[in-house]
Amino acid sequence: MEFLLWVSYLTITLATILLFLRTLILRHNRRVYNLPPGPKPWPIIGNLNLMGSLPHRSIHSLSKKYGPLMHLRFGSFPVVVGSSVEMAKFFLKTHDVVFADRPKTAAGKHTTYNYSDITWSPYGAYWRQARKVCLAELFSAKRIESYEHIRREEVRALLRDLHAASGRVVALKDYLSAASLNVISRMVLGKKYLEREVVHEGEVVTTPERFRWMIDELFLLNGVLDIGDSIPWLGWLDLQGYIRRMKKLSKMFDQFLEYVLDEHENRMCREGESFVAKDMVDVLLNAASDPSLEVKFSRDSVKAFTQDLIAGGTESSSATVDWAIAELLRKPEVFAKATEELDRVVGRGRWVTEKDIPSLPYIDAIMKETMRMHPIAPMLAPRLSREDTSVDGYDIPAGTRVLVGVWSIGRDPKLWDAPEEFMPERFIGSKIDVKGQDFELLPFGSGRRMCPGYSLGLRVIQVSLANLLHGFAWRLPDGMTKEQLSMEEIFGLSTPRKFPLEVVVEPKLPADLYVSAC
Ligand code: HEM
Repeated sequence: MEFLLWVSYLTITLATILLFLRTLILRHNRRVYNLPPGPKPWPIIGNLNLMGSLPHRSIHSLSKKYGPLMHLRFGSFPVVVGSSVEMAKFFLKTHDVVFADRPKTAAGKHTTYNYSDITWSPYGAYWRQARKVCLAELFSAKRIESYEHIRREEVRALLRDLHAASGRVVALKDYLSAASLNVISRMVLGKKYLEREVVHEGEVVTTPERFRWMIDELFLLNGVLDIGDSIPWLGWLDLQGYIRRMKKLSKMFDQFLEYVLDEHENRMCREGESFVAKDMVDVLLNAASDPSLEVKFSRDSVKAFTQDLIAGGTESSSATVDWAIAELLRKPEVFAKATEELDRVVGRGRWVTEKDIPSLPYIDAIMKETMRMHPIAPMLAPRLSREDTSVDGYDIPAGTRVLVGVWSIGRDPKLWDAPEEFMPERFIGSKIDVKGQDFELLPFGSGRRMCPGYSLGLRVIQVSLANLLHGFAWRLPDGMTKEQLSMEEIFGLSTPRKFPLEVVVEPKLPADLYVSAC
């Protein structure tokens, strides 16, 4: 007995000495980094205590104190934030390839088939190929052009629905979200799922309510700050219940996507040689069966890409248009200028088409100004450094999470006169564009991981915004002044208005235009 006790003591002592020596050796071998300045982190939580419900605003205030390159800790993970044009260029252009990875999050794991989509997949051959197929096949100018009739029909349907509600108070976002979800469903899935129940072999695959719920839940869960993403050893407890919800959602999505893929494959088989890809799922299935691809796409890849396209294309454009109308309701003089341009270029006898857009610089300026003040992803999607780098004498070790504060850049008084003022005129005659080349304005990001759907997103925003301004006179509900209109946002996968924008519209064009067939 005594001998056993003695052996236990000896084992514990030896283990402690070994652990101590290992720590010493690791500490000795570890490079001493000169990290960028930042607030002192707390044990376990790091600087999470400094993040309010709007992390981009919290980070903006901190970077005013610590500068445009700041070091933070989110739980046990190092985070670096760049919030100047120079830093954005450093991360997204000069060293883009070093920062082209994404951190592993619970949402990526549980809602995108274990990081099989484009947004969350790690930098490497799989992601490169997915992106290549995406850009060549889904977002080529020809493919986007071929879906013009879908955008036209759905924008007309939006205008018709708003016309039917004219004179009444409506929550604009409901109409905008339905329109962009219909556009993206038709382009990606081949049909709308917001209109009717889908039953397959006696089983309900989805209902309009369930489809809407699934999209909303996907957005919410991809935007939440799950504790396990910052403090991994607490992850298994799922204290916030997000993991449980992610698993439930991914099951429901999988059932739906399986049905969609089966339906598409059946058409492929039926049509054989004469099969022509009609929607993006067709294109993805074709790519998955291409034997010449270096990295094979599995069925899960196709489902993950499909889900990615639906998520990427839905909320971003409707939230941007919602913000634009809210800003215009506070600035009647901007409304008047937009109306003047539309009357002059388009005239009151017809709707605006995509071909008119290049002739509408003021509408374009309104869109840019909206994206400057209300970028949908105020710190882009997080990146992850793949190797040690340094900038301005500071080190950024491999494995650091990187955020680019495009919201802060959009409000930098060194770059913009009166940055808190909504002034589309600042873009008239300016060369600054939103396409990732001008680092003052980066609503779609830049570099290798820049949004691949940007040209599609721009078209949807421009044509719906122009027609909404062309077709209606807008006002706030009776008794509400423009000063009372809240401009608060919420933070998530996108950054929409906190309070729904309630408006009253009155038609401006001849009545037959609103009811005419699409
Ligand atoms: C107003 C419209 C849109 C905005 C503001 C927007 C914004 C963004 C931003 C900021 C990123 C992250 C870029 C980065 O990490 O640097 C992104 C990525 C992405 N977006 Fe968009 N987006 C829009 C429309 C779309 C559309 C229409 C689609 C597809 C149908 C789409 C699909 C994607 C995908 C797949 C990624 C991930 C790219 C990658 O990680 O390689 N987006 N988007």
